[in-house]
Amino acid sequence: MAGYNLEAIEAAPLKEDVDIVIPTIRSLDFLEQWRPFLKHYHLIIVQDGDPSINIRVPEGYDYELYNRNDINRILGPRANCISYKDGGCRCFGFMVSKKKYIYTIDDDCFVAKDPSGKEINVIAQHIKNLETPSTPHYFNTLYDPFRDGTDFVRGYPFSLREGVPTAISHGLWLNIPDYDAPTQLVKPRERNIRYVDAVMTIPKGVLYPMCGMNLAFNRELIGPAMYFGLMGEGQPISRYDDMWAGWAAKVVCDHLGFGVKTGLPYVWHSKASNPFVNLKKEHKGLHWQEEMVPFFQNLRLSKESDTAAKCYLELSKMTKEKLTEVDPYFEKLADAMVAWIEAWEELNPAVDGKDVKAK
Ligand SMILES: O=c1ccn([C@@H]2O[C@H](COP(=O)(O)OP(=O)(O)O[C@H]3O[C@@H](CO)[C@H](O)[C@H]3O)[C@@H](O)[C@H]2O)c(=O)[nH]1
Ligand SMILES: [Mn+2]
Repeated sequence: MAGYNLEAIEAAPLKEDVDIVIPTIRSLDFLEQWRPFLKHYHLIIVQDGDPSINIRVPEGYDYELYNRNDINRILGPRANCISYKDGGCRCFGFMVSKKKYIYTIDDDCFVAKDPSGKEINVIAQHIKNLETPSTPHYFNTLYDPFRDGTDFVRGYPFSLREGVPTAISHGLWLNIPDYDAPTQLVKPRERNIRYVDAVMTIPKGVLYPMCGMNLAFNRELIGPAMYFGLMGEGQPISRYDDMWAGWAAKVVCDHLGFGVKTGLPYVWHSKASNPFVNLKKEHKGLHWQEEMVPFFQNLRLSKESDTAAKCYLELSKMTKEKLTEVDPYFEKLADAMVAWIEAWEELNPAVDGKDVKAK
């Protein structure tokens, strides 16, 4: 175990409360390297592409694996809301989980090291982010005041120091950054080597590009809004799955009084997907994001929408009303958003306190 962070590994925080969701169209060999950190947790693997292919799960892991046939069987006609041939299929795993927290990771991500050379325990850091409050109403210039060795700075109103519950923890990536195809094309050799030791709350009213590569969230607070859209085969757009989920989930968090943190932990992203293929998949999204972002920036949810599921249904109506003029695709997406919520509610019948209401 030389080189491993034994203390953190032994901790395996909240192992009964966390599911790890992995979408894959490749192989799960990357899990070999993660074993010391992830072996204590339950995996939900969403196998994309040809369901007749048998994928090998490295030994020692406790897991459930779903392919397209399983998704069709479990969701019936609503299965159409789950993307095919796009990493967005991962949200099926969010729906079938019964745990409080989800950590989702791509199959080309590996354990990263901090500047001291210590291997980073991603789950421990995400759980720390999620279990401590966020501060979306006023920025703390020393970043997350709930980290060890820091606090609220002078001039921070005491009335705001309680913060709000954290719903989303967005981790980052060393090595291959999460660039769009045009940026990948002009900077093919760019690597992220900068480890920034900071976690911060994204302010209320500010949107961000959420990446699904290294992401954790509290599914009791925000699960129904973590829909990764309708992308991939048969759709005019791909690779905006996490963006759509991130914009929607952020406006829902802002409305319900939950927070979103970004920064730590890092993973090591090893494989650049092909920028020419990505350009083909993304090009409509590159245009549409100029309309989608203002749409999310300007919408106001009603006070009747006091749970993530209700907010999401209201959002589906707004999507149909406002974005269909951009492209008829958005009508299909809006219907898929409704199907997603119906399927979520069927698989996750509301019990008191589960469908968390706004404060
Ligand atoms: O058709 C597919 C394609 C991919 N997957 C699985 O999804 C993740 C991410 O795929 P990939 O590594 O190819 O994507 P990147 O360009 O590196 O990553 C970013 O693009 C996002 C948009 O989808 C993604 O979330 C980002 O992290 C891997 O596990 C693939 O196996 C798939 O299931 N189906
Ligand atoms: Mn990748």
